[in-house]
Amino acid sequence: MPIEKREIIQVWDAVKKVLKYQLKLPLESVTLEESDGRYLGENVLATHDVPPFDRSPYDGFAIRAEDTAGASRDEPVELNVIDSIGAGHVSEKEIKQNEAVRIMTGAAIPKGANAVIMLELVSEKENNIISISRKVEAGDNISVQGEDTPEGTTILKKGTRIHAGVTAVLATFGYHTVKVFKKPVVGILATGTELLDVDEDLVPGKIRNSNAYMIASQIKKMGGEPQILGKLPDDFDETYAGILKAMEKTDLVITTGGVSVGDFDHLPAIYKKMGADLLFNKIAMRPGSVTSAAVFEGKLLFGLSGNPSACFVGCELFVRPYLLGSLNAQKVHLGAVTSILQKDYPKPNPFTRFVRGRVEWNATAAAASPVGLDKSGSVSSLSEANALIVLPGGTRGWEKGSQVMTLLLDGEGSVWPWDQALKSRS
Ligand SMILES: Nc1nc2c(c(=O)[nH]1)N[C@H]1C(S)=C(S)[C@@H](COP(=O)(O)OP(=O)(O)OC[C@H]3O[C@@H](n4cnc5c(N)ncnc54)[C@H](O)[C@@H]3O)O[C@H]1N2
Ligand code: MOO
Repeated sequence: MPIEKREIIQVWDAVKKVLKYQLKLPLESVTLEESDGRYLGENVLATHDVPPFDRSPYDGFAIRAEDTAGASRDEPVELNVIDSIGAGHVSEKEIKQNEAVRIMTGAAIPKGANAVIMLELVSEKENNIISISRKVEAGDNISVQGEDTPEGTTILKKGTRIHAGVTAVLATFGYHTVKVFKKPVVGILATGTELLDVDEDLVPGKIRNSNAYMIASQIKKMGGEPQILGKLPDDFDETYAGILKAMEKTDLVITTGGVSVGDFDHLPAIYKKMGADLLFNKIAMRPGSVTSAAVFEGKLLFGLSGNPSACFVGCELFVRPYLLGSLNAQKVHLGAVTSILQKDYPKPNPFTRFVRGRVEWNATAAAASPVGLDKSGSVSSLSEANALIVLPGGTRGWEKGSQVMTLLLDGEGSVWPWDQALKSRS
């Protein structure tokens, strides 16, 4: 059969096509303990001031600053301690001239006081008398009500990913349950007659299905709920039926394998038979040039390469922004840092390459080194990589010492100006 010519598109153009679509995800309530890694479904308001009352940030004495106006080492002032309070208590006494209240960190400032002096700076005498030998200014050492967050502030935006710091804020304001977007359910189908389950013994010609587990892990990190739906042999009808069934019960289906031009690469013809709208099936990138996407009844269907590294990259570059965009996340792409390439990369580069690599930080710069076997069928490099080194296309290779963009697989980085970075050098 003659091979149909595919229209090749640039990476950023493919990303833009994906970004036009978003899942409409319902909201659900989860407890604070269950909310880690979820995405907020609505803005969160500060329900009160924080701190909710003026409080002491130190163990010390609450005083009237004006009583220390003339204090010096030679002429200390003496104050009468009328009460002692710890955090959680409120003094019923009001401080008058030349009086003080012993106060612990976190306790409410008593009436009449306008400053706190730390314990270490005070000498304590008998009969509840303290001596202060320095001038204290009004307002010293007082954490003022609302200085951290005033009531009514939008403290967290819809789409915020919940992590330890966000949890601290939610707990502070009494949100013991929180509204989050329901996790998008992502069906994963591995195609290929050569595939064995992970627990099966190797037999000649066969390999284990590693892609499904890899994708499931990637999806979890992107806020989705993966469902490994098994594997399909290279049979048109079985694959066609398998995909339709998977699309019915999930928000998004990802297949791996069968998207190239081989005799058993049925995916392109299956899209056609389904009547799905093809978004792309050839991208100017390596690995992952065969990465495909189509829309079927309003849902996206990603056809990732069977080659593990190509599959991994396709998932990070195109599935990630779709899922995270649907979750209203503020950052939908991998974060980027500029790094210095540590080795020559001599291969000619007709297409932009996303090379598995490691970024290490030294005192002044990030250093990027390719890792492992640089073939799209290789799997070992994936376990070592913490970044994808971006080598824009149209070159004969890249020299050690070149400044390159690297996409971080862990950690935030900055938002990469994708289009500029790619266009300027390709
Ligand atoms: N004549 C051409 N041949 C190929 C082209 C081309 O343009 N012309 N493109 C090559 C490129 S680039 C890639 S990438 C691959 C893509 O192939 P497919 O995505 O159709 O994937 P398969 O052929 O089904 O498998 C490729 C490779 O990956 C292994 N595989 C498949 N599924 C899994 C899995 N779940 N876990 C682990 N490994 C898997 C499979 O056994 C193959 O070795 O096509 C090139 N060929
Ligand atoms: O384009 Mo294929 O995905 O890597 O080698």
